[in-house]
Amino acid sequence: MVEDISTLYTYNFPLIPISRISVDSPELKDYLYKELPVVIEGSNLVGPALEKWDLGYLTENLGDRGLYNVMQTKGHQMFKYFDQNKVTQLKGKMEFVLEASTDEMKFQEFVKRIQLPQRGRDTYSYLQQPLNDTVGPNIFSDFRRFNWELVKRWSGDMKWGSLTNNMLLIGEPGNITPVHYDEQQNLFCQVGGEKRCLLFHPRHFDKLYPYPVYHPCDRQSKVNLRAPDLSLYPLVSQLEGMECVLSPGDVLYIPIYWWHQIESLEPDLTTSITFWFKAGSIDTISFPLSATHKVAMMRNIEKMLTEALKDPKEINELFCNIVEGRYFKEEK
Ligand SMILES: O=C(O)CCC(=O)C(=O)O
Ligand SMILES: [Fe+2]
Repeated sequence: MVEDISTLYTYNFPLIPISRISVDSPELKDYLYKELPVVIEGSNLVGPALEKWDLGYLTENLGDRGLYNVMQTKGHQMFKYFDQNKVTQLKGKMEFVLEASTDEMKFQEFVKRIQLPQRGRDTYSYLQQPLNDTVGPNIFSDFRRFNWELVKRWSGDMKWGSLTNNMLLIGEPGNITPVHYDEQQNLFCQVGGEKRCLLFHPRHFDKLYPYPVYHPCDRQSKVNLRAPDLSLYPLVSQLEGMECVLSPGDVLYIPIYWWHQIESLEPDLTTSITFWFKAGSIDTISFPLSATHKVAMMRNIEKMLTEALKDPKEINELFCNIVEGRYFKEEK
């Protein structure tokens, strides 16, 4: 347990606590329905993993099977995601620096790397791999005993789309997944160690300066929340967020399009499992549009122009021509 919240990193913007409620609470539906984050206690959603999935058991059962995606960084522990397909598409058209790399390796190779003492090395690793059919009989049997009834009830009641995958995340203490949003609903289950999660409502889109949709770091913020460059990103100073610390057994609902930064706390390795669901179909749209709908709409406009123009330079120019000297935040 994090005994003393004051030992956590202090940010320059306010963070209010995310509510914690019991799995049996009648309020739970309201949070899910209104797409508001909440920590669900006592669900036992991934019970068998909580009981057994320590590093020894996972190595025994995964060690020599299949290949695992492992993100790596050098000299820092910020694991900013990038889309390899977009890197390939943009080759020759645009230069960018990627701060992390991804390697495929056997599980036991990953374990070897993280078992080297952190002091004395400057490379850090973060395993991020969708669970698939290479996992072997024991993990498969644990997986089948997850609380699928509960998952189906919640996702059915909320009319979410299909479950896309369950990602297994194993991180070193100190690792940070920098602030970004996903286009899916997420039931994020903490299995081992503790994670601090910062969340921001989708209306903070402009204050978090996401990369363009064509960029490999689409959906990620350009801002380092721990060292924001306020001359480039002045609106960061107006951010207001929410936070929680997850311990084993907690499930955080991360609503679709909500920004999140996830930090693996000292001193233990962290293990989490995600349940990602596609967005449900929309029966009725109410006006004015919600921040979530506006983000979806902005993405579609960007995608359309990206498909038509292809070249980042042309896309930038066209967007600037639409806006510059014409549209202002405040009416002029
Ligand atoms: O746990 C992490 O480090 C990142 C998880 C995340 O971003 C997600 O589940 O959407
Ligand atoms: Fe995420």
